[in-house]
Amino acid sequence: MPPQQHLVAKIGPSILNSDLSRLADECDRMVKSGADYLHLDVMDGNFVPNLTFGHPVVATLKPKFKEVFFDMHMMVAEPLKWVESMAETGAEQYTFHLEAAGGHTASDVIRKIKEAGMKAGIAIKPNTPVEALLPYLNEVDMVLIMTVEPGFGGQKFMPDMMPKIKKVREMFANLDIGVDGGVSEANIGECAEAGANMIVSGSAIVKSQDPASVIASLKKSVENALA
Ligand SMILES: O=C(CO)[C@@H](O)[C@H](O)COP(=O)(O)O
Ligand SMILES: [Fe+2]
Repeated sequence: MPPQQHLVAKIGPSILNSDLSRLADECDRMVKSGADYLHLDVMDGNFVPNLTFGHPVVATLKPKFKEVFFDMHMMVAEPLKWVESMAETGAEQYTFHLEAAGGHTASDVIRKIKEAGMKAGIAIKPNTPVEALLPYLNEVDMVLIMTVEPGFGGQKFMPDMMPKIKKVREMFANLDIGVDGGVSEANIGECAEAGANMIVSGSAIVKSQDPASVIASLKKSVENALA
């Protein structure tokens, strides 16, 4: 992988599999363990077969974490519909799925996200070829490559998604590339080698005895690959 001038290793715990009855405490635990940002999975029970939370929850959570970057992973069928209300919560990034532009073009969604003052992330599911993303890579702030079928935490990592990361990294040396789904110390090496620098990890961090050491280990692997 070519040396990256501006890329930074960033670890973003997904709190989906944490104790959601204590969401603020769990977010605080992750931040105190060294998280660079928080990855919050919004699911509408339509785009994915699961239901989590939306902007009303984020609106009460974000004020407790003003300085923490919230990456909203929007697994929703109509991403355009939620942009304004999510922006009002203060969330910094809105990552929608290319497969769910909801009858609008992905460029419309990206434009609306940026007009609302958030960074725009675009995600693809395992079955979506990376070529489908290419027209939008100049417009977005981040690409999220799913290494599980979205909808649940604790699933098995899909290593055959690595060529997608490689392809984007070859084309865009300084674009934030995220990886999300089953990421742990066992597979971070291949994610980092492929070129991912924003690492979403849920169960491997929130369910570990020592989240700080897992976060530090994931970060070290990415920093080594970026060096
Ligand atoms: O978006 C998703 C699942 O749809 C992910 O953010 C998972 O929530 C990550 O959790 P692990 O797979 O790392 O346990
Ligand atoms: Fe996610």
